[in-house]
Amino acid sequence: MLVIGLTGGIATGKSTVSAQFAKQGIPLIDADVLARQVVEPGTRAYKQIVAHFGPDILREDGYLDRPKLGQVVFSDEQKRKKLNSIVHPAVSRAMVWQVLKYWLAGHKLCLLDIPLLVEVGLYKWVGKVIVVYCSKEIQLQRLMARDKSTAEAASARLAAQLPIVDKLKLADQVIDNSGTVSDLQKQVSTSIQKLNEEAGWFWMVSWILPPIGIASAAVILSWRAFIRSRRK
Ligand SMILES: CC(C)(COP(=O)(O)OP(=O)(O)OC[C@H]1O[C@@H](n2cnc3c(N)ncnc32)[C@H](O)[C@@H]1O)[C@@H](O)C(=O)NCCC(=O)NCCS
Ligand SMILES: Nc1ncnc2c1ncn2[C@@H]1O[C@H](COP(=O)(O)OP(=O)(O)OP(=O)(O)O)[C@@H](O)[C@H]1O
Repeated sequence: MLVIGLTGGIATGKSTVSAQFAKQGIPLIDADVLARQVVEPGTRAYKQIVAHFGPDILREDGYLDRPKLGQVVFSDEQKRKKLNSIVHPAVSRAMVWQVLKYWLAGHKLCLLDIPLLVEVGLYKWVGKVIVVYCSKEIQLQRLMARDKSTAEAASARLAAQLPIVDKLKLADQVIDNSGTVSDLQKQVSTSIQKLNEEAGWFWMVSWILPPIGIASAAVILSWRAFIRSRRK
């Protein structure tokens, strides 16, 4: 199975792109969705967050007050690091299980929508990296419009992520989302076609003979690491 990491900056259009992949029947694993599931009341991560940040960040129904917690962590790097250290391992574990499930089901492609793919180093574990890009000005406008947030709050979220130019350096495919949604859809169709061609027929051999799958994944990931080290 070809595992594809989809990333970009906040509000550059990852969800809009991943929705189109899902529409084409390509299994999608969304890190933002998993990051919500792993902090539901009763989970280990939930208990750790409440123990660290206090009950003030809870709503009356016991769920996390996400906007409130967002205000806390996007204005304080140490607190954000603490939250990340609680949530990210739980998200990574959930992701591995989902990838395994899709692989067992015999899928050819699988898309991981991970906003922090580069920041947390998960790009090293995928077969292709797609970066959804738009200019910083458009990104801020779309973020403020979607979240109904102020320029200050939107900029704080933007500042919590690596500049998009650093992510572009690691991209196998770049999707430019500076235009209309219909421009975006055309690029996504081309991208899916290319990925299907690149996955070819070998994924089937890897699926039928798992040792070959594991060996070829190890070779491909090592080769990609080698190429990245040569580019530095
Ligand atoms: C701080 C929280 C509670 C705010 O929740 P809220 O519902 O307002 O935002 P949501 O989770 O939908 O995230 C929206 C976008 O913010 C950006 N973002 C979220 N968390 C982070 C982070 N820790 N660092 C940088 N950017 C982040 C991503 O681009 C994401 O797509 C939440 O984002 C969170 O728990 N973050 C830590 C976990 C995380 O890193 N999630 C991102 C994917 S693993
Ligand atoms: N080409 C476009 N033209 C106009 N609006 C767009 C376009 N693409 C996406 N949007 C809008 O911009 C906002 C951000 O897009 P989207 O939610 O897909 O970004 P995202 O990268 O998934 O964000 P996040 O990092 O928060 O998960 C949404 O309101 C979406 O409808």
